[in-house]
Amino acid sequence: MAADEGGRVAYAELEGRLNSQLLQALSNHGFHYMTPVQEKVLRRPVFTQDALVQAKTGTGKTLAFLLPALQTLLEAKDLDVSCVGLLVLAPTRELAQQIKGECDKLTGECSRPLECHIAVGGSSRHSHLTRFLRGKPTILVATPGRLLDYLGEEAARQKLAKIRCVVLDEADRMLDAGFAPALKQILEKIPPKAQLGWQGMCFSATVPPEIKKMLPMVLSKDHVRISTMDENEAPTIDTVPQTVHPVGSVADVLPTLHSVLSCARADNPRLKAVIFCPTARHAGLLYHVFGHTGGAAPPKLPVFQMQSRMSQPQRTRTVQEFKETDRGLLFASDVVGRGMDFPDVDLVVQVGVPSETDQYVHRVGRTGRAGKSGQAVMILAPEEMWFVRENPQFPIKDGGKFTHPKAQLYPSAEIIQSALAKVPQQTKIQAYVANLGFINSLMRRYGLDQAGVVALANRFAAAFGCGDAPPALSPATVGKMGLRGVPGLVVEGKGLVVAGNANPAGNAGKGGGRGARGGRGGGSSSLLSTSSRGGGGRRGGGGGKGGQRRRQPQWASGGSGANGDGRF
Ligand SMILES: Nc1ncnc2c1ncn2[C@@H]1O[C@H](COP(=O)(O)OP(=O)(O)OP(=O)(O)O)[C@@H](O)[C@H]1O
Repeated sequence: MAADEGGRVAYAELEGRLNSQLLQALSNHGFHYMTPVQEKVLRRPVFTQDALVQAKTGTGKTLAFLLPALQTLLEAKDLDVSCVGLLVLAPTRELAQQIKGECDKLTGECSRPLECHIAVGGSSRHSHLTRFLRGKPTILVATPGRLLDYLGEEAARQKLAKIRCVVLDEADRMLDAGFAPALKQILEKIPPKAQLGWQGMCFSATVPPEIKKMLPMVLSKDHVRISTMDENEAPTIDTVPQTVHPVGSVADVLPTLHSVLSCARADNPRLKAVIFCPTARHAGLLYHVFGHTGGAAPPKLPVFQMQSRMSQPQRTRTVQEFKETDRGLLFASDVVGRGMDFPDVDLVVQVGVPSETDQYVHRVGRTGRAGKSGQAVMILAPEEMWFVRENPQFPIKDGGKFTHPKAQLYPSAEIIQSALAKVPQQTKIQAYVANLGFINSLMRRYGLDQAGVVALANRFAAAFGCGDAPPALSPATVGKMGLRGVPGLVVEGKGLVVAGNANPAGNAGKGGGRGARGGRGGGSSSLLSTSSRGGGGRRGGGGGKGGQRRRQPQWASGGSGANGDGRF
């Protein structure tokens, strides 16, 4: 049996079993040996059985589901190429694009033309749908929202009437509460499994127990479970050492990030790193900040951002650029936290905690792919250290305060301060609001009460350089977050909410005059207008700033309002 020195079995071993055109395509693209998950999937006696497959990040799961599915299509005697035979569902547009790219590589040279179409949000519905309806979409890769939208049309439903195989990539995500309702509706609009006998396949690096009860939506009772991992093995990739650097306070997060990136850049001039942030706005802020620091240390590293608030053309362009670049810093939200295959990422940094435990695994998995090495670092404020304590299954080494022989070369605190001063105020305010929402949504995990949430978000606002007071929020935003009357917030038209007085209208007005009512004053920055206000936080004038100063705002202090903080 042909194997490489790592014991990996050659694809040539599948001659006679796997379609020869697929074998040729694999060879043409340099895939000569199977990864363990590919071997486990492809050396089964039958390719057509339902399967739940778990394998670590970056180990080749995409080919592991595409190959058996394409084999089914290529070998079928009665295939109607004008109808969808294979449907792949993925959680993000970029991942769907990437899967289509892999699929095209495999089918590009097949004598039987297999068109792969894509149905994702952010693109022109009309032109894609028209192409889909008029074309021969034997394969469809889709995100659930756009597919559901297509399926509102009878003609589109007809196109899916002969389905043979349904794959959920990032299956645990596709079956979680966010996507399951759309998935359920999709499955109601295609012929039932019982009628057509289509094959179901679910793939992910993480398979939390909760998804078990959702699996019957796509898998038959007698599905096989394939895993390349031992039950007690850490779910993260072995070639990636993981370290946490706890910082002394929220104010130290950005300087430490600067220090970490600058030292990594000093050690490796071709550093390629992904920096994950809790929210899209937070990623946007850090992109701006590091754009003003020379991409960490000079000489410059190119900086990129990737988050859901960008337009789709910008997102698509950035993915392409970051795939192609051999160095640079990508400030990202979880929109690229799963599945994305950026080649040769050396370092993943997580600033703060992920919104879900398993997301940690996927973020770390953006490095150390395809057998390469990598490094993963977390930078956590004291209030965020619960993540490490609560997750001993992750081999995260406590790296203590970040130290490095070259660290003293970079006066990171001053560099960050000066960079923050150049960032538009609106960007900082947006990051603050998003961060408040993020912490609020994880209030229990943080061990905070509402006042504690606000106090912590306010400390972040100070660290983001929001100005002399927390930015003012609209009453609607406060209401949506369920934070009405919570001390420490500044509410437009009402001013600073203080403990024991949930509605202190005019409070900030004493200092801020007209500005307090208009949300402009009191030293507070306002989100009243969507237009950029530049240094909005300071527009309240001397009265506003002075008013807040005299009050000695709670928000930037140690957080006496944060009842839960004592736990950390
Ligand atoms: N047999 C193979 N030989 C060499 N490289 C491979 C092989 N199979 C896949 N790869 C490469 O490995 C990388 C990771 O593959 P892929 O994106 O499918 O991983 P994954 O397991 O789906 O990761 P994730 O869990 O992050 O989604 C890709 O660059 C892919 O081209």
